[in-house]
Amino acid sequence: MSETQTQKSVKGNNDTKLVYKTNGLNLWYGENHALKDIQLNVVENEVTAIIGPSGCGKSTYIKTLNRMIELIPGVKVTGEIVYRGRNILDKSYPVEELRTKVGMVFQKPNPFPKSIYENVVYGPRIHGIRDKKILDQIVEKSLRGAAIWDEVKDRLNTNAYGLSGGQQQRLCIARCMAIEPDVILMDEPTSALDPISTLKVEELLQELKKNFSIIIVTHNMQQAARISDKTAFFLNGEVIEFSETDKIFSNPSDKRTEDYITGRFG
Ligand SMILES: Nc1ncnc2c1ncn2[C@@H]1O[C@H](COP(=O)(O)OP(=O)(O)OP(=O)(O)O)[C@@H](O)[C@H]1O
Repeated sequence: MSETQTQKSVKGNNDTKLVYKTNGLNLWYGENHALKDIQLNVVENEVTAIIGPSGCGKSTYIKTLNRMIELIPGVKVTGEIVYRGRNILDKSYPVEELRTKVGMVFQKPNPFPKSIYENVVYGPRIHGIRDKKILDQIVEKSLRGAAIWDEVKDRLNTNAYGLSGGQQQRLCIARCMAIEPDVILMDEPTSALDPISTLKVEELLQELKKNFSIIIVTHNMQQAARISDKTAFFLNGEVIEFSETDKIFSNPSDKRTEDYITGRFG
């Protein structure tokens, strides 16, 4: 391989490793300037944690990454969010395509009032998969991937509402995985769960990141420290510090980060 080709392929690899590149992102809810000049890169197969006190813009930021934010009236957004090389804020970017690549898991488990099986096949069916054998395979693979298969394999046709909160959340993760997304966004996915279920979801994230890139909003700093590769500390709509998680928690560069992680405010 020539030197130029080598350089090209190395550059190509670097580019493909970058999932999101947020450039100068600003967002207003009416007059409220909720996100201020955000710069943030998300690398594939990593867990990126977003931490910060209540109202600092964590959920708002994560909702820009799948353009859920545009469902809220009166929102104005400027800047760029480049996902796999394309600016998703460009109106010509098809939002339906984005949603097949970027799944989301919410704070409260939100299964559909249907059977466990139907919850998982919901997305694949929308994408036109009808073959029962293939759907069965997707169900098993997704439930195994979400570490809940053994608990539910004998009751796939029972209502998802009969599961515990922690099981429902893992089912929602399975439902998200069934569409084989590239990225999973999680907005405080364990805040409604007991400690054992939380631990299960945290362990699961370490498995999931082998195949997906994960961006997680959490109020729980110990959780961010345990599970993430990179951490962004948000305050009043700004990214104060974004770095390797170990660095943020052991040797932060900014006094405000240090004050927050040591519990002096928030
Ligand atoms: N739908 C909305 N309409 C108007 N303002 C909003 C809306 N959602 C959030 N905001 C405002 O935007 C700012 C950031 O809110 P956001 O929910 O992103 O913060 P957060 O860091 O996720 O907070 P929390 O940790 O409490 O969930 C806050 O000032 C909030 O009041």
